[in-house]
Amino acid sequence: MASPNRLIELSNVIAEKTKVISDFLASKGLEPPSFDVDGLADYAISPDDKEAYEARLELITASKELYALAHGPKDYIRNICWDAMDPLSLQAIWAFRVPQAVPLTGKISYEDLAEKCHQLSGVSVPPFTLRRIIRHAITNRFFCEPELGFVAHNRASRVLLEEENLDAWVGLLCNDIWPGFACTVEALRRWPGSGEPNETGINVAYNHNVDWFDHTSRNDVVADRYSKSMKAHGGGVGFDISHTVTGYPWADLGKGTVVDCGGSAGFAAMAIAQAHPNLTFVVQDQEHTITEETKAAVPQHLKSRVRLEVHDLLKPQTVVGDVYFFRWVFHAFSDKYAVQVLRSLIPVLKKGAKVVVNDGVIPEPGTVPWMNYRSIRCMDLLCLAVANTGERALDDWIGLFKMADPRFKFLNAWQPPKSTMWFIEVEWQP
Ligand SMILES: C[S@@+](CC[C@H](N)C(=O)[O-])C[C@H]1O[C@@H](n2cnc3c(N)ncnc32)[C@H](O)[C@@H]1O
Repeated sequence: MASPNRLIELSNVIAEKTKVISDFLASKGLEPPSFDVDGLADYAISPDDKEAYEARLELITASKELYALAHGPKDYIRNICWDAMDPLSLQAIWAFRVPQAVPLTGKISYEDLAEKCHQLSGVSVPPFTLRRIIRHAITNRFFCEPELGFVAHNRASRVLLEEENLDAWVGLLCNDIWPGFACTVEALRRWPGSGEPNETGINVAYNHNVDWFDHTSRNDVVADRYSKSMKAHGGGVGFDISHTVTGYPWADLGKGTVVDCGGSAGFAAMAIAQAHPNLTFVVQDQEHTITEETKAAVPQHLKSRVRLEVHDLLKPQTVVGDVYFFRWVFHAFSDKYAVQVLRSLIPVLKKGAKVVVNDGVIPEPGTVPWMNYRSIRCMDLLCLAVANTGERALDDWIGLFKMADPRFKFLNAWQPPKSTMWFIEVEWQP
């Protein structure tokens, strides 16, 4: 139970952690981030700056709790339901290209903005409606109204203008997937306990029976948005590809062959190949991902060691490798299909071949900072809504391999320093 002094405790934590962060930034001659249009969009604090980095996570945890407690439970419930409007105004400003329509310097009237949005998005939104949407977005700190009736950028809306991958992330979540979130409970009612990828909120929302990857591949624009969104999500500190490169003893494989299963356009394989000149990679993904264009994008100096090919992970594997690497792939498969993916490897597995998973592991509640725990819980629900899958705790991962075949022997699992994702290493011991 919260102590009566919890408000004071939290405000003390907040004061203390804010000071740690401010002192750190001041010592480096840096400004804190700001929503001013020319402010910093991000903290210049890396996980290497341990004290300041942890202080920031603790500040976020404490301020979220303080925010909730300052409401009190009743008001908090009333307000959290109002949060359902957040993706609505965000989807609208994204869809009507408002960040692109507002000038980067100066301001624009709602009337002129409506006209500009019409030109850019093809959608005619009356100035009155656009004003309602933007004034809601302003409550979420997107844009500002420096003079009544005029809109200007702030730092957050400017990010949407300038950062293509984050703009795609907003579009994917608020436009493409959001209808699926709203229909997930209906999907759970319709198909209780289903692990099928085509019995989800997305299927209810879009009224079709294909899985998420078919759904995205049918529309080049959505497929492109999905791929950019993966980069935006992977752009978070803990998801940096450097953790994948340095977090596993790749050098121990000598002149080995790594099959990067579901490796997208090969950016992880290329990053590892760059650091380990003895390794060869075969990147496998679906037809719409492995195109002539993505193949041509492999830099000349890596072409002899990084080959991209179309392969359906649910079909028998054909490449004999030393390591079958799955980075951030299994949460697209419910246990039923994840087991099928693993069993599909068996025909080509030589004794001692490894399966290496680089993915999320749900931590025990209370063992990681709130922001990190929340992020994996959000991803878990996203997976439920789009694919009837989810994130896995360590026991779930170990159980998955056992379920696939007892000859998959669990070796080790670890979370490299500063990485959000874990490595799980399994060996084929027939
Ligand atoms: C979340 S992405 C991860 C991509 C990449 N490994 C990374 O680290 O960012 C999952 C990938 O699995 C691929 N995928 C899903 N189902 C597949 C299947 N049946 N066969 C091959 N690839 C598949 C998707 O196309 C996508 O590129």
